[in-house]
Amino acid sequence: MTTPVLAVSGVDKTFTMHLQGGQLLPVLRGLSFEVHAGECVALGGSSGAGKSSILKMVYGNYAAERGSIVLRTPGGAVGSAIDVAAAGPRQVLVARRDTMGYVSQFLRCVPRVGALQIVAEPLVERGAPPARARDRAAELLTRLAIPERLWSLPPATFSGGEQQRVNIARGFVTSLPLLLLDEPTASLDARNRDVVTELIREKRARGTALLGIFHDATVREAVADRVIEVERFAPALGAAA
Ligand SMILES: Nc1ncnc2c1ncn2[C@@H]1O[C@H](COP(=O)(O)OP(=O)(O)OP(=O)(O)O)[C@@H](O)[C@H]1O
Repeated sequence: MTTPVLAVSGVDKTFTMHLQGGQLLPVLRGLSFEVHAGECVALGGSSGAGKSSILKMVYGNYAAERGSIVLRTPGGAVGSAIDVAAAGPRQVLVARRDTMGYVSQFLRCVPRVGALQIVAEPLVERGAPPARARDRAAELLTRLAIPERLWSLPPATFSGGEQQRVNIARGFVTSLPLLLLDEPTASLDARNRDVVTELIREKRARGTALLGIFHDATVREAVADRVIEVERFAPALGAAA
C-alpha cells in the first residue's frame, strides 16, 4: 500500500462556546482516516456532524485538540511530511503553498481585482510566468462558462453561481497533492455541475488526493471512491481510541 497523502489519526474536536459561559460542544472523537493519491473521498453524514470542521482542521483553520493530521507530498524528500495538528502558523502556510488547496463554499478575495487575475494568482504566487498563468485561468473560466466580458471585473457583483465558479477555477488552477472541496457544486446549474464533476475526475486521474463534502448525491456518486460517515466519530458513540 502506498503512503497516504493525508493521514488523520485519533483527532478529537470540541468547540468552546465563549458567549455561552464557556460551554463545551464535543463534535468529533477519535477521527481517523486516510486519503491516497488519485483517490476522492467524500465526507458524509447529517447536518452538524462535523464535515466542514474536518476540512477546516485539515486546512489548519481550526485546531485539533488531540491526534495528528499528517500531510505528505508524494515522492517528496524525507521530511516532506507535516503534522498540521502540531504545526505553527508558518508551517501551515508552507503546507498550503506546496501541498493543499481548498475550495471553500464562498469566494473570499481582494476587492477591485478582476476575475481572471484572481484565478491566475495562485499560479503566479508559485512562480509561474504570468502569461501562462493567465492562459490557464482563461481556459478554466471558459470551461466554467464565465463570459469573457466579466473576466476583467471584480467578482463582488457576480451572481452566487458565477462567484462559486470563479472560486472553483481558483482552487483548480494549481496542481497540489491534496485538494479539499466544501460543497463545490452547491449553487450550480446542471451543466456547470457536470463541468465540475469532470474537473474533479481529471484531478483524480492525475493523482491528486481529494477530500470533499458533496451534498448532491449524483455528484458524490460520480466522483467519490468511498464515503466516510462522520457520525461514526460522534462523541456519543464513544468512538475515541
Ligand atoms: N467555530 C465554531 N464555533 C462553535 N461551534 C462550531 C463552530 N464551527 C462548527 N461548530 C459546531 O460544530 C458542529 C459541526 O459543524 P460543521 O459545520 O462541521 O457540520 P457539518 O457536518 O459540516 O454541517 P452542514 O452539513 O450543515 O454544513 C455544529 O454543531 C456547529 O454548530
